Amino acid sequence: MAIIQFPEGMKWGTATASYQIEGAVNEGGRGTSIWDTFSKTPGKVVNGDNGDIACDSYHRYEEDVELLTDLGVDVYRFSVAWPRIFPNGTGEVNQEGLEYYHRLVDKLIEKGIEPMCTLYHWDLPQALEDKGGWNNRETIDAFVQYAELMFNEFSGKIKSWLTLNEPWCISFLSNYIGAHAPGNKDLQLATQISHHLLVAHGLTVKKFRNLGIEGKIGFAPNTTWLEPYSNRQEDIDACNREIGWYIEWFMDPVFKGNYPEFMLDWFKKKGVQLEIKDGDMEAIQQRVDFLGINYYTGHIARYKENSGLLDWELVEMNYDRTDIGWPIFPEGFYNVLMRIKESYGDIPIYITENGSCYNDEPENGQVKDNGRISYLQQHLTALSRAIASGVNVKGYITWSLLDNFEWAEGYSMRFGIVHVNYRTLERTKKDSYYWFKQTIANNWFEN
Ligand SMILES: N=NNCCOCCOc1ccc(-c2cn(C[C@@H]3NC[C@@H](O)[C@H]3O)nn2)cc1
Repeated sequence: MAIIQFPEGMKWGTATASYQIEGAVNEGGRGTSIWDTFSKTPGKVVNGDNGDIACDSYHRYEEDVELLTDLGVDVYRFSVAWPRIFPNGTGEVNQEGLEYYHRLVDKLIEKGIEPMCTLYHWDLPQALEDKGGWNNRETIDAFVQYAELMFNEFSGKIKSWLTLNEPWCISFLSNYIGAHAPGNKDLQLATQISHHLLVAHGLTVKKFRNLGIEGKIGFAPNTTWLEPYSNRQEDIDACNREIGWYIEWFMDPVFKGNYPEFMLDWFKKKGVQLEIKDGDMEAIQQRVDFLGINYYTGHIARYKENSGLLDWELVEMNYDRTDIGWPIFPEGFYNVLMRIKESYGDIPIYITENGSCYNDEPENGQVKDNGRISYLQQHLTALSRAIASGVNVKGYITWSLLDNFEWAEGYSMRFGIVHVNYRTLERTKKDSYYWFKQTIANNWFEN
């Protein structure tokens, strides 16, 4: 057995997102989002699930904050539903929407919990999608306007901001692979959207600075790791293309002011013609105060000509998998963090999402989710290795506080440390909740 100790001052937290937990989609003046539309499109979401009720956190936020308080977290990462603030994306502001988030934030502050606000966690106002969504540069301006209103409204209350959650999912998963809203399958469109997202991020950071808002701002790319099956250069290059699609494609423009040439060349080979307007790259390269990193899983892979977008194939290594089928691959977490340190230096990092899917149900009021505890132990051990190797980690935020609407998987996949009965909306603390609570209290755990 080993004691895994974390640095003094390490911040601990949990994360959620508006469309996944709030429900109340037709209450409080909220406008329609692309996920309302997508989830009600037949065949898009398992069991035809949608976020109409979800965890009903719009009404039960005080109960959720009690769970956070008992857990002893330092920070709670939540997202704001843009359609609650601007029901049509721009124009008239919905005061009821602002009031809901004031209630939530005030309750967090009352309990001594730091609110970390994600401005965009995928619920784009449908009215903007109807005008081209993120492919329309006007959406960039609309996002900056929305962010400016939030900065001014919550200045002094919210001091940790994230512009975008997982821009790879917003652009490529949602507009090339097509698995998420709005469900396009067009590489040119997706790549251009990824650029507009980065411009929106940069202009929002610039607005944050110009307003002189107290606090820190960053963004939260999602990452993955592919370990080459062999030391053949073709295998190494293939794995670096997939890793680069998540990491360098989004982080090089922010930290270096340019897209990675090897990815640009690859996309050009695939017929992509990226339109970059004068000033875009300068806008993107605004200094961020911290980098959010989301990590779930990785794989072993090797080169395979004309296979998928990036010419690689998985090699089955029979790793244990979580209930959503993702390999348990903690070494990938360490490798991602080391890749980021080597590429971008000592930028302060918050792990803004790391967690696992286990669908254990309550038995006599207890949820024995040993798989999730083991996943947390393995990945927190990998995190401690990265910290020992000099990665500037400031905090760890697990996904998620609650079981919730897991996008295209609907309610079939559970990531929470708290179980939610979707019929009664009853919350039940899982064994992982109690394990995480003890780890937070100790700032260490025993492996
Ligand atoms: N790369 N090629 N893929 C080929 C085919 O993929 C099809 C499906 O792909 C993916 C990839 C990634 C995800 C995903 C989900 N979460 C969990 C959420 N994170 C934000 C928060 O809201 C959590 O709910 N993180 N990532 C889902 C599906």
